[in-house]
Amino acid sequence: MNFFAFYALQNKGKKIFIDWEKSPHALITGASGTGKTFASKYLMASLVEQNPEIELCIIDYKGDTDFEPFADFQNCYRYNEAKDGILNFLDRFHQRQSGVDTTRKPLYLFIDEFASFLTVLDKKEAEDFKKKIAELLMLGRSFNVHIIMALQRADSSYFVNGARDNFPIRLGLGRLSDESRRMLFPDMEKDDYISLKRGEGYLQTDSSDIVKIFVPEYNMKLANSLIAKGLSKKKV
Ligand SMILES: Nc1ncnc2c1ncn2[C@@H]1O[C@H](COP(=O)(O)OP(=O)(O)OP(=O)(O)O)[C@@H](O)[C@H]1O
Repeated sequence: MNFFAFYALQNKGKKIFIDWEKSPHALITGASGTGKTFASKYLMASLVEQNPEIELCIIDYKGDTDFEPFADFQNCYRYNEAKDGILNFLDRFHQRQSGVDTTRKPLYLFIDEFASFLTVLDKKEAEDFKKKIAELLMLGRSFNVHIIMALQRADSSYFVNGARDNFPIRLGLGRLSDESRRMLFPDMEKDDYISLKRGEGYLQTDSSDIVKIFVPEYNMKLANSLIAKGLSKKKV
């Protein structure tokens, strides 16, 4: 389960691999325009390229143009479909947990800007969805169920019961505010932080050292076709 993810900014662009069995979930943060969507699509496409078995599910509450090419796919949930998307994915997880589904092909749930999804829910419903995400974060690993989440700010209020700490993979892109740096990398000294450009970021997986990485420019058409393959079925 060791898959290539990004390139190191130093060490001549050395390839950085992620072991998704050890580190099952990823949090990608950065201010607007720092390249979260670009990095997330790169990550999803390269995962499918390296393991065609992977099944993706995309929750795009904002309905960004970046995910428009996938609007016809069953596993892509946009705007007001977002709730159903999370519920359906959770159901897939429960089927594995209860033994109804004994398969273990990798399932990846990508949620773009979970915060904006939460803002449209009333308080009770928002808490309920936070709990559902916490369940996936805490129990997904043994069932080969993963979450990749993109968020402008990794605020703990978007999560319940410290669930944010269940993202062993943390990527902070571009120029991070002091607050974001502390939220993502609590052990990093302020003096060790230098601000990076769009498409560049600090990556930490599990408790390993923090490395500076970059997301290369890539062929979006090819990436979209790989992501489409991961989404598997078109709507009928
Ligand atoms: N590594 C990169 N190489 C080249 N272009 C990039 C890279 N990262 C981002 N871009 C470009 O920068 C722009 C902003 O990127 P993106 O939409 O991914 O940012 P974002 O952080 O998701 O922004 P928002 O929070 O506003 O949605 C896009 O036009 C994207 O194509």
